[in-house]
Amino acid sequence: MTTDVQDKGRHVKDVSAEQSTPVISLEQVQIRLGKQIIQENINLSVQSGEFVTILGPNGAGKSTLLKLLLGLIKPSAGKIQVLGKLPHRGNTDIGYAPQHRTLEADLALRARDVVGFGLDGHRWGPGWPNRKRNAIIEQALEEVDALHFANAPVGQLSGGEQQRLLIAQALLTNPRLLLLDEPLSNLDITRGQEIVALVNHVCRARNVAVLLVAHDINPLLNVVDKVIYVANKRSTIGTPDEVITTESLTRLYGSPVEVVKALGRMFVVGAEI
Ligand SMILES: Nc1ncnc2c1ncn2[C@@H]1O[C@H](COP(=O)(O)OP(=O)(O)OP(=O)(O)O)[C@@H](O)[C@H]1O
Repeated sequence: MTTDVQDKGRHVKDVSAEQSTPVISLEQVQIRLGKQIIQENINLSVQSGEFVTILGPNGAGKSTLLKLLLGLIKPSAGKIQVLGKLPHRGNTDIGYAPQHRTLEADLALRARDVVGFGLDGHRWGPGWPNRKRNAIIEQALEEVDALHFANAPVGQLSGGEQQRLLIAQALLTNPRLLLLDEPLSNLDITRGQEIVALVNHVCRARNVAVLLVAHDINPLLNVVDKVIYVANKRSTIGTPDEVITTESLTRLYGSPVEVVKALGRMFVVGAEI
């Protein structure tokens, strides 16, 4: 059973009794959309506090995998559990930041208002005491280092600043699983590294499991515990050293792929990534 406790002023969940239940467990899962099989034989397990990145070419099914965990689509075969239960819509144990395009420059909403949308429909949503609601929003803004631009019009913020707000929004319900869909896209190397460091800090400090969809392993190589690589309707999971190898990716793609290391970076050659 989960109980809520106060820890140094931060509202956290006592999850000690649940540590042994995987946050995510998929066995022989198949995903079919319309007549098309998107993924099959997905087998994976993710534990509390693990930082996992999902990689793979365009259209491989990375976002679809997140939608499956959110209960937005159902598997066509296999067993799936999120925190020991079947996935279901509106699960407040999951924080989700969808794929994001830069907001319109003339959007006049304040940054803190956008973060507050994360509470709508939840316990501290509209109709609940403003003081409690504001305190939760303030705490999330502080956690992502966004207090200094909290009152700025959101459309005028940089891509990295907007991304911080989406992460703050996803943290409001104190989730045990955080799903981030391409938070590094459109960011330069420095801003991307800042977001990776932020997500890594959130993951470790909160012991929340994180699934982060990305296109490049390099900014994540030294921080993630595991990689889920999706390609050719199939997927594989393991540490970066196990997954990002010529042998492993050639097996997954079913055609020759080479992992090249140069200038301290890794490149997958021979596959569209
Ligand atoms: N509702 C749907 N009906 C049928 N096919 C769909 C539907 N939604 C997505 N697809 C297909 O599922 C596949 C996987 O899409 P998905 O968005 O999950 O890929 P992705 O790996 O996240 O891609 P990207 O890196 O480009 O964002 C694509 O071929 C897409 O066209």
